[in-house]
Amino acid sequence: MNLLIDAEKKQGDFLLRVNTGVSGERIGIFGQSGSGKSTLVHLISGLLQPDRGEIFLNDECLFSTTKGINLSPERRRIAIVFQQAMLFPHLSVKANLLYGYRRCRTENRHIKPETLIALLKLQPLMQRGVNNLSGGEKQRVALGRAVLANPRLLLMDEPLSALDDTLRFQIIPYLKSVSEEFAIPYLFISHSILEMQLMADRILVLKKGSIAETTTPDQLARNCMAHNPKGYLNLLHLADPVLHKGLYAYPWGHNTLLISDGEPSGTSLFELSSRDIILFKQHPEAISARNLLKCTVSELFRSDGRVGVVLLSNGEKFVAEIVRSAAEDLNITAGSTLFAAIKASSFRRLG
Ligand SMILES: Nc1ncnc2c1ncn2[C@@H]1O[C@H](COP(=O)(O)OP(=O)(O)OP(=O)(O)O)[C@@H](O)[C@H]1O
Repeated sequence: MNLLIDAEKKQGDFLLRVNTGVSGERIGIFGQSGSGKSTLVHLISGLLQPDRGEIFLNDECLFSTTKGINLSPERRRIAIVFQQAMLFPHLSVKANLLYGYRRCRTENRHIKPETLIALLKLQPLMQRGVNNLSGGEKQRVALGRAVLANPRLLLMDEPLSALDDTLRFQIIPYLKSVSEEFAIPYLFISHSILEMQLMADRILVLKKGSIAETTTPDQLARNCMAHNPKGYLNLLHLADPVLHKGLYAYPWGHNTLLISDGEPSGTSLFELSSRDIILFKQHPEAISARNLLKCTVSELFRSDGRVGVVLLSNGEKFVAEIVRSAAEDLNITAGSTLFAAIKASSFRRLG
């Protein structure tokens, strides 16, 4: 997917001015509240008209003031999933799902309803009214309805913000799998760094109505480390554990991590805050933390007053965070050997 936007839109005192091109299948748009994310989504989808400029999707002009082009939202074939599911309350799940599909031109109907219904596990809900669904079920139906419109681009405007953490991490695999299975590129909008790490390959950072930078999820997490209450979030996809003295022993490359967080359930994705890792210059004796990893420092980075220490342990990479004076006192440089202590309770299960 190639998207080119050179457009301006004034809303009250707020001016969105964007001139950027982005290519890829999983693009994130990250910005604080009021930075203009939704305005940008509305311009791309055609729900709002720029005051001036042009928008191209895969070389097709969607909007141009100079050429006098303004394709309607239907003709753009861009679907949106919003923060609130916004289903038709008087229609069943089935009728909601098929709404976009029936309006889609026959030659564009590449995605079969039964395939999508199976993928999103919606079969048991089909005859239900949408008012009787949980928040997560509603969002799955909204996603299904958007995808069955057979869009060439999916816009997800904070689709997880209204859900609690448990539901959020249940929905993410669905968002990713529909995009992969049906080869639909997406723009994923959020102010959550964790969601950017989980959903995007490339990120446009919006600040006060303009694109401040184009970056990667890792770089974004590094830049925000000092200001994020959880620091840099290490994400660990771990294979099945075995029980070991009341804890779960998860293989992590050639390491083993002892984790106390609950029974495994299918996939195991954990977050580990950079602030929950304590570094030692020498092997410590008799410590209570259940994990002690011998590491090599691969690089250091700065994030305001904090230092991120990128560590390699048996080929696995993670980031620990220390204050600048600690980096100086311990004389930590690239190539140093360190020991990282992590409590078994510091890992938070995400899915
Ligand atoms: N119709 C409008 N009239 C006046 N100002 C508006 C209008 N719509 C949006 N704005 C202003 O434009 C700015 C950007 O709004 P927008 O909804 O795009 O931000 P956002 O980044 O999506 O925020 P959030 O994360 O809170 O949803 C805000 O300051 C908002 O108050």
